Amino acid sequence: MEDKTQNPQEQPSTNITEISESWPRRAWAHLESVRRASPLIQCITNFVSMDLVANVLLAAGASPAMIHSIQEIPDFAPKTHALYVNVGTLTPDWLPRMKTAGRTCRHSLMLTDLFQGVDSMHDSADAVEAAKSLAQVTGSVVAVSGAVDIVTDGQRLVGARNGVAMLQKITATGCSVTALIAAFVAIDPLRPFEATATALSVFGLAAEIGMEMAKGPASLRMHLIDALYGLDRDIVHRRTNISHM
Ligand SMILES: Nc1ncnc2c1ncn2[C@@H]1O[C@H](COP(=O)(O)OP(=O)(O)O)[C@@H](O)[C@H]1O
Ligand SMILES: Cc1ncsc1CCOP(=O)(O)O
Ligand SMILES: [Mg+2]
Repeated sequence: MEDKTQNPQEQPSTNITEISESWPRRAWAHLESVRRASPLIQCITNFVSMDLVANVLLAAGASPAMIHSIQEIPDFAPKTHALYVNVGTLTPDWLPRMKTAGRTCRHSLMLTDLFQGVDSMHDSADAVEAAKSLAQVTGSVVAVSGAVDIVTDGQRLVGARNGVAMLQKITATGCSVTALIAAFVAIDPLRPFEATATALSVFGLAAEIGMEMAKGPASLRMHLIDALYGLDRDIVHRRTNISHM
């Protein structure tokens, strides 16, 4: 995730004047800000994930826009607070749309782009060194999801340990948590590393709570959305699990 934000005045009003150093407090501040500011997130995402991505963003308090028409993008992209690009069902005709959206954002609001791929069979820990190198070479924040989600800016490295294994049995959870990262970065654009870690943790925490009521993947999908919508400060403060690695 490359942070291209230059002008914080262009971001939605968030009222994050000071965020405590504690990860749980930071996670709650981010979620509360998303609910308050309702950032507009443009999603150019794969066909499989459109529904869940939009519903996860709505449940978190953000405003999703699944805009991918080449005719609409030049007018629409400058109005958004973050652009989320997902290459899960990429075909050549989608590339100009993604590039136009990225270019439009870069020249207007200096937004944040997020890119995400499809299911991996590897442990996220295997990717630590590659993630660090990628972050250093690109000057970006890189996240790798898994049982422990790792986040690095090339120097710092944290693990977000919330979540349940059943998430792997619901398609588009990786896509959805990445869109949630876009919403969190949109309301704290100067701290994409922190916003990425807290978004991963908040999503995982919603899954943990949803799992208490779920009977399998289909009901977890439903309860995850409900739990994300209903997360309160007490739960986020008590159960956010992010630590340095
Ligand atoms: N074994 C696991 N235990 C807990 N959470 C997990 C586990 N595997 C994946 N997750 C969570 O599921 C979500 C989707 O991640 P992942 O399945 O790695 O994405 P993708 O579907 O893109 O491969 C993330 O929030 C991640 O933390
Ligand atoms: C099944 C599938 N095939 C192409 S994109 C996609 C969705 C993958 O979503 P996620 O990586 O979030 O599980
Ligand atoms: Mg998946």
